[in-house]
Amino acid sequence: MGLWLLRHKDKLDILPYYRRSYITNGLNNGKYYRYYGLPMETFFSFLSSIIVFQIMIPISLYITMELVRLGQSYFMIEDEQMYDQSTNSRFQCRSLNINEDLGQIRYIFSDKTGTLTENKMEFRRAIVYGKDYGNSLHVGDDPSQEEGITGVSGRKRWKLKSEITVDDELVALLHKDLDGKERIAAHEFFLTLAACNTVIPILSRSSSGCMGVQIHGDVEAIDYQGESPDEQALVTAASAYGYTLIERTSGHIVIDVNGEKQRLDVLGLHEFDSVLKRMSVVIRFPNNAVKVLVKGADTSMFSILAKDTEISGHRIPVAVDTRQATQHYLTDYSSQGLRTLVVASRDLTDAELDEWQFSYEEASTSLTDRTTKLRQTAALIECRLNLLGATAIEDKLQEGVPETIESLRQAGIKVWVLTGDKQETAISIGISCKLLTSDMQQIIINGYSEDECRNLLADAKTKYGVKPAGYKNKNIELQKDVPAFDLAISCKVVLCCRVAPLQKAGIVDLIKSRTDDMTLAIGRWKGVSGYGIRFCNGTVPVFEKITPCAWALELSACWLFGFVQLLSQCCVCIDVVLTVDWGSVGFGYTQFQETRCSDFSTSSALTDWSSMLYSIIYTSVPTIVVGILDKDLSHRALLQFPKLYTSGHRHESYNMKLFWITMIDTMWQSLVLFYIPVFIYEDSTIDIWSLGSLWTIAVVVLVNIHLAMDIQRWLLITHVATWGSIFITFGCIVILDSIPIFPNYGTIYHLVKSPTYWLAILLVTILALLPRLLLKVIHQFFWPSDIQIAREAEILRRPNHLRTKTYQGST
Ligand SMILES: Nc1ncnc2c1ncn2[C@@H]1O[C@H](COP(=O)(O)OP(=O)(O)OP(=O)(O)O)[C@@H](O)[C@H]1O
Ligand SMILES: [Mg+2]
Repeated sequence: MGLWLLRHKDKLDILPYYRRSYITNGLNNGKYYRYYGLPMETFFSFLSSIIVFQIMIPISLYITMELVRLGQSYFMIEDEQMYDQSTNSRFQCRSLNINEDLGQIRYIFSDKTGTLTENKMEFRRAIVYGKDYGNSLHVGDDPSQEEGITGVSGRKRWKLKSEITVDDELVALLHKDLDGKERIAAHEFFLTLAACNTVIPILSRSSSGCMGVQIHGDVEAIDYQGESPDEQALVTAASAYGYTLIERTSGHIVIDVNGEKQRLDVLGLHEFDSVLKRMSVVIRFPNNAVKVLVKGADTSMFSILAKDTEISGHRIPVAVDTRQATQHYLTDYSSQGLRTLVVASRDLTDAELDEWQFSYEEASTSLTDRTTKLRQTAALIECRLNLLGATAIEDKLQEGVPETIESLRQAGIKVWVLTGDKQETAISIGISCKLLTSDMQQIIINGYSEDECRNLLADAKTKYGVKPAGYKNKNIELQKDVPAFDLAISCKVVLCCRVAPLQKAGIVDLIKSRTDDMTLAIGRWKGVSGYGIRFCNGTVPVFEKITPCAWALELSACWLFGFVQLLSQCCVCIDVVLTVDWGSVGFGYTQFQETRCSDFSTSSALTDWSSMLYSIIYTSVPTIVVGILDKDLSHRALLQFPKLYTSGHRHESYNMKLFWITMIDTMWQSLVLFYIPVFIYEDSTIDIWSLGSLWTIAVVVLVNIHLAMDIQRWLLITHVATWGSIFITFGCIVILDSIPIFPNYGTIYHLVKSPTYWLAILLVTILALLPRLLLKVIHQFFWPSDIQIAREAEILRRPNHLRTKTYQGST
């Protein structure tokens, strides 16, 4: 860089204004000599301007926009250490990058319970010994009501936290003497509901019995706490029917049966197993009888029910009508979207108990393969059970879910629901949340073995003429389960029922491994690492039930809604980035032209101050303001037309074609910007600094009008930033030209006096922006984009909307 070459003047003739500038400034004493930098020198100066304008400014702007947007967004997404209480360990929840990832998501895998539904279980029906009992008498928790406290207990009343409804007939049955099959079944049914769970009762003095004075008899409030909301609902229901769980330790439980406290020894508990889909507890009663009480999914329970029963030493087949009636009600209620559970029990003989106890102790203390050993132990007693009945619980659909599912579908996102629940329940919920619609062709694959499923899938594929999908991994095409997969991918919606958490993870992994599409899984799924989103609308999410490496995602009631809203923000600002790019490319290119035409001289018409102020004030302020405040469309419109998101998938706002068109346009604009002043001042005697000052003001006018052409929402601050930056630039030029020590001293005062200066700016602006304006008008007229149509619809609707309001107001 320290190398300089001295050349003769002859080459300078190509740019007379340069020569004159040197003469005017007296730099070369009228001699036609000047210094030329080596190309390397020029290259570095050009490179530095490119780095500053092309990289630094867009990056800083991008970061600013990101920060502002993150601050406003509905989700807080972060890399975070989560704490898992159940395993007493920490795990990492990976963050999700909203810009890059969320806009690209093509698949959402969702849990049913707690994601589509509220996860607030309400006990609806009890099917006891084949007979269905519903709701008639309402028992709530209003302390002012006598009935508000479970009224079935004789001496003691328990105030429950949640509302419950009980059936008179069933209550009457429970008050009969413990005699007859139906009565005994009802007794054991509620005992099982109260005992076979992991719910912990928390007792506290009720407000109606405050200050230690027992106003309404002996009233205490109970709050049932536990992992499973289903179990909480069941225990609460049992209490409403007079079977109140009031104490639980690892060794015993205390149940208040119609006012009579019964202490039962818990010999062992097989916790709920999501693979077996059932759980059991072994109880020793005060009369020394030992029973196993079991509850679980119908599919897992019916297969372990007794086929015959022993009466007076003879084995007699079990009457099938109770079972058939129960099954009938189960299908009926699950088709209504209720979550059903089957309840059964059995007396254990001493020999069975001994065998089980031995195995249980060994399995519980085993350090290896504990789960399998416990499963084998459970199988010893979870067999030949007597059916007691079933329960049906309602888990209401979350508000806004149908609309959101519809929006996501229109946005081109495939929603798959993976649930552990029964097929009928899942289909019913699927229909009520509009995941499944009447215009869809339903394919039900319901097989009991791998081969059966594979055959059913292959048949369906042939029947519906599904074409093979292109996989990212070509080896996959050779695998035998490909027909099934092809089918799943071609479906609009996939609903998987009775899947265990690990299988859910497997389904997600399958899609991830076979397509390039970005996926998002929502729910508490064990065994998969992945993205986590945390909802932060003021509520503190509860993460304690999430297992390590789970898809850690806690959702509030309107997560899907929030998600769509978040997506809507992804469309904004692309234009702005393009404009910034333009500004930097344009200015950089003008500098490059200038450097090139001056035969790679290191002298510049633009002062260091102009270059610096250009990036800091002249153009970045309006772009940042517009970037933050301007919106393509209102949230309302984006929510109304979720199809607009597919423009993001198609990269409508920023693609290669658009990039090159913008680049060509940029070239054109910078050529106009550079040559128009040069031609206009061809034969004049103005110096290089005057030309530089003209370029500076012209480029700022250009960038701002260019930006203004894309602004959709004009606010006062947008006006101030856009037009204000032109005035500020002018003001800065005036100030810089008033400082005597600068070489450009006084130039602007001469320039503004001549109309040529103003005409030059006008001409540059018109000529530079004309192609862009024409292209924009033609494109918008003949090939309007979805976003533009929605925007126009929104503008057109506004007066109508106001009219409708007035009309409504007057009626
Ligand atoms: N605590 C429990 N005791 C006995 N059986 C249970 C218990 N919890 C669930 N089940 C049975 O096991 C099935 C599977 O449970 P799982 O938690 O995997 O799925 P889910 O809660 O029904 O649905 P989702 O996958 O949407 O959460 C349930 O449908 C139910 O029949
Ligand atoms: Mg569940």
